[in-house]
Amino acid sequence: MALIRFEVQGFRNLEPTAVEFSPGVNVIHGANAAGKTSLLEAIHFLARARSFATTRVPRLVQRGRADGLWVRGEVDVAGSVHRLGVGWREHRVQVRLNGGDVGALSEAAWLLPVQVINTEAQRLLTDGPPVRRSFLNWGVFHVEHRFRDDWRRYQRALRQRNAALRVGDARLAAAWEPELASAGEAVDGARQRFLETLNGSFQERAAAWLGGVPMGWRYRRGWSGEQGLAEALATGRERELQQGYTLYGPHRADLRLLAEGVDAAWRLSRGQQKLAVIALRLAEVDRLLSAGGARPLVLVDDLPAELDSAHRRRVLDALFGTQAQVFVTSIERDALPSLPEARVFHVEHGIYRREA
Ligand SMILES: Nc1ncnc2c1ncn2[C@@H]1O[C@H](COP(=O)(O)OP(=O)(O)OP(=O)(O)O)[C@@H](O)[C@H]1O
Repeated sequence: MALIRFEVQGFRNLEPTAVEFSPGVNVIHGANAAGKTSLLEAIHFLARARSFATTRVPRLVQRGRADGLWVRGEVDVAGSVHRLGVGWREHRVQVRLNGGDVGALSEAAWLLPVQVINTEAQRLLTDGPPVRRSFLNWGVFHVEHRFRDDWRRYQRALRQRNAALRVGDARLAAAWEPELASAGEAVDGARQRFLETLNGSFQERAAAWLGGVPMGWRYRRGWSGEQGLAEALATGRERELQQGYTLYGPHRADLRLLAEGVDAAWRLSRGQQKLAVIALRLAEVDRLLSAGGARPLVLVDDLPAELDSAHRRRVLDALFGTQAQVFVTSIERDALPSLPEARVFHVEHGIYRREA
C-alpha cells in the first residue's frame, strides 16, 4: 500500500498541483508559512476525512473559495490502484472511491492507515484519556477486523442505556446491559491483545532513546478489579441512575505511560515525552506491518523541534527503517540527513514541486 499520486484543490494555501510521491520516504522542505503542514494535513484529510490540526473542516477551505475543497489520491494496494477522493462540498464531507460515492469514510479507512508525529506529539501523554483511547482504537481497528463491529455495537448499546438512565428507567437500562457487556468485553479484549503485541518494539526503542529510564504502561480497562462488565454494570446501576450516564466500560478506559513507575507526563522532559510517544506510535506502525494489512503512512511534521541532533538522527533512522511510507517536513533541507532513496519536495507560497 502506498499513496502514489496526489492532488489538491482549494485546500488552505496549496496551489492545485499533482505530484507523485515515493512509496518510501518523502521529504518536504520550505520556509515558514510555505505550506508544509498544509500538505501533510491534506494527506491526512484524504486518509481520515479530518485534519490533525483543527476539528473544523471549513477552516481547511482556501480563503475566498466558495466551492469547497477536494483532495484526491491514487493508492497502490499490492499492484492494484484505488482512486480515493475526499472533499468538503455543500457543507458536508464527501468521499469517493474508484468513481463511486462512499457513505462513510470508514468504508475506505482501511486503505490509508495514517499516523502523525508533530510538535504536539507529547499531548498523547498530557491530554485526557480520549486521545489515548483513539490511539488504541486506531491500531486495533487496523489489525482486528471484528473490532469495528464490536465498537459500533458497543456505542449503540451505550447510547441506548444512557438514554434510559437519563429518564430514570432502570428496567430499560438493565435490558441493554447484556449487549453492552458482551460488546464491551470484546472491545476490551481486543485492546489488551493489541497492547501486548506493542510492548517489545516499544521497549526496544524507548531503551535506546531515553537513556535507560525504565518505561512501562498501565492500562485501565474502564471498570474495576476482577468483575466482569455485566456485573459492574448491574452493581453500578443505582449510582448511574443518579448520574444519568454509564460510568463503567471501555469508553472510560485509559492507557498511561509510566517512567520509573510514575506517570511519564510528570517524570520525563518534553523532549523525552516526545521520544516516548514516537516510540509508542512506531510500535503501532510495526504492529500493523507485521499484521500484513495495509501499510501505514507516517506524517512527521517539524521533527527538529525539541530534539537534539543525535536523537533526531535516531528517530529518523527508526522511521526510515520501518516499511511505512514516510513524509517528513523540515524548514531546512539540511536539518535532515540526506537519503539517496528519498524523494524531495520543495514548497514555496503553497506551490509544491519535486526537486530534481
Ligand atoms: N484556509 C486557508 N486559506 C488560505 N491560506 C491559509 C488557510 N489556512 C492557513 N493558510 C495559510 O497557509 C500558510 C501555510 O501554512 P502552513 O502551516 O502549511 O505553513 P508551514 O510551511 O508548515 O510553516 P511553518 O514552518 O511556519 O510551520 C500560512 O500562511 C497560513 O496562514
